[in-house]
Amino acid sequence: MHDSILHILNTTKTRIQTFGPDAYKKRSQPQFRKRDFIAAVAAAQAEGRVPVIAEVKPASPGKSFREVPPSVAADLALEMEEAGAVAISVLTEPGVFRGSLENLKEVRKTVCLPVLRKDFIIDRVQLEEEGSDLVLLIAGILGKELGAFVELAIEKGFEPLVEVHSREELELALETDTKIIGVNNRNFETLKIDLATTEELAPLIREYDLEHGTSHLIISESGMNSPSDVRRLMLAGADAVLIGSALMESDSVFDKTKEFVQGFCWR
Ligand SMILES: O=C(O)c1ccccc1NCC(=O)[C@H](O)[C@H](O)COP(=O)(O)O
Repeated sequence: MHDSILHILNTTKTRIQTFGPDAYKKRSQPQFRKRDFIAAVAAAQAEGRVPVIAEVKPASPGKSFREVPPSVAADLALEMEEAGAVAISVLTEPGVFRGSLENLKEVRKTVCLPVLRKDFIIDRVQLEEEGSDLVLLIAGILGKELGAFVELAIEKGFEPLVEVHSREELELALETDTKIIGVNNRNFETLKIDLATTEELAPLIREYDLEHGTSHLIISESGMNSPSDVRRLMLAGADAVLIGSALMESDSVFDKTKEFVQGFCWR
């Protein structure tokens, strides 16, 4: 795993040991009605919009996009919603990505769309934290514990989005009860992007579903810079895409989100 990810995992562990588990409010009852992401994707598809999960991402390893206090996170999310995004992803990792749970709460209060918590979940107590409809669970980090985290996430009222990057991780994901699989085009060893990752893994998910009578929603994540990138991934079998950097780097998040949402007719 790349040094920056190992650093994030270590700091996350230390933060949990320092502040948790007492600091985590028990989430025995979901505090709010979960917004239905799968229905939102279906609605966008029916209307001919490209289902784009737009990400509020202040920074990434070695790159800073912009200062994002909660009020700015809310404004950005509103622009994304008005431009036709299907959901908002909010980075909550406070170190390298400079995200926060405050940003997540403010975004969810402001928009009507489903909200994904994008973080490095390594400990069950993190699933006591409130504020999102979906939660990211990374197969490459959770390994054999993935299934248990998926179960717990569902029990706590979240829709899990299980992220994979390889055939091995996909096998782990398919053994769980997740309905949503994110194929990350970013390699966690090198941080390099290869859109062919989705082209390799999406057909395997479709084959699995056909064989087993199951159904998974496929999200292609990371590395998209233009509508033609998105088109390539939708043609490879993705149901939706997750885009961060290209939106955060643009002068107008509204215009850029709209460019992706209306980029082409893919049906
Ligand atoms: O964004 C990174 O550079 C990164 C590095 C290491 C681990 C995770 C990373 N990103 C998290 C994400 O999953 C992305 O923010 C998301 O998929 C959007 O990607 P992009 O459109 O390339 O910003």
